[in-house]
Amino acid sequence: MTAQLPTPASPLKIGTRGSPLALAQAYETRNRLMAAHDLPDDAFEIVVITTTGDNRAMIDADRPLKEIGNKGLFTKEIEEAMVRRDIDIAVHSTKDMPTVQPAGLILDTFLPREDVRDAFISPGASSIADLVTGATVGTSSLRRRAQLLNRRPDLKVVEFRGNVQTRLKKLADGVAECTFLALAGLNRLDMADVPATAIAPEDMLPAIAQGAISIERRVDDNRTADLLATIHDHETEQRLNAERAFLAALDGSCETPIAGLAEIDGTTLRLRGEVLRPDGSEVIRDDQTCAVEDGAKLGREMAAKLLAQAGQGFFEWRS
Ligand SMILES: NCc1[nH]cc(CCC(=O)O)c1CC(=O)O
Repeated sequence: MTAQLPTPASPLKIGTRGSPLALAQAYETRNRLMAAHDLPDDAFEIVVITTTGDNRAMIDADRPLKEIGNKGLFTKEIEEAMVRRDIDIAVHSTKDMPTVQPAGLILDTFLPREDVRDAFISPGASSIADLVTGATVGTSSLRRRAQLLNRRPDLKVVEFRGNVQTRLKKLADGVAECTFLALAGLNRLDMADVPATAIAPEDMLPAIAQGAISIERRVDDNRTADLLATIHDHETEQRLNAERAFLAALDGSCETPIAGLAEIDGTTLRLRGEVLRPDGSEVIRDDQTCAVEDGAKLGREMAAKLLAQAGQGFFEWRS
């Protein structure tokens, strides 16, 4: 490759939020770039950016996130810094990202996907089925809440916000009998010691893009595009194309419980998708296959089918 490589005198600036998981993902990206281009670590600079979302989330620590604001609040300052050229790339958990990026920015580099499954974490119980009637479950995820209540309407769901460490602390303090975390997060934080049980997608379909790190850059920054091409994972991109087309066509706001997972076997892509009422009283799902290159089309078609099946009223609570 002939592209100009970053140097200690002119480092590639990597923007990230400051949570332990965000930092681990930024360092993973840096390490992959170092290895791919045989560069020293000081050819990169990790730039921690505090977002409006982080600030508000800290002030209103007990308010549900959906009341604090939309997903854009956690990326706004990072994206503004990139437009100003204060940073060159931003590393994200794709599942927290809107399906459309601001003008001038593009999200088209995907690292090889981690484990997509949710994990069940409890000091006492060994599985969802093992929870006693009326047990208290801690989660801030509308999807997990709806999925759980669909299977176990007896459970009591309490708001459980904060980063992985905060949530584990709440569990230890007895605020709830169990909680759920993306296995990918635990793995990236090297927290294999946490007693977590993986939940099969059949039992809890993951969030769209769960376990997938993506990298955002300026559309016209060709030097960075060339650099990133070497760490991009095409199969992850194909899977996310299907999942994110499904999400986009559902017009998924962060208030809509939606789940979806695309998997590839040879030249075939399998897409599973579901939408739920937030109280878990109803779930509509589908499971289809197509040729790998038709994943986005299948995502849109599945969304249209589920929307038609849901009919008027299903999303009305969105107000
Ligand atoms: N919404 C928070 C968030 N965003 C990404 C992850 C985990 C890592 C991933 O899915 O890529 C998590 C934590 C969780 O859901 O447990």
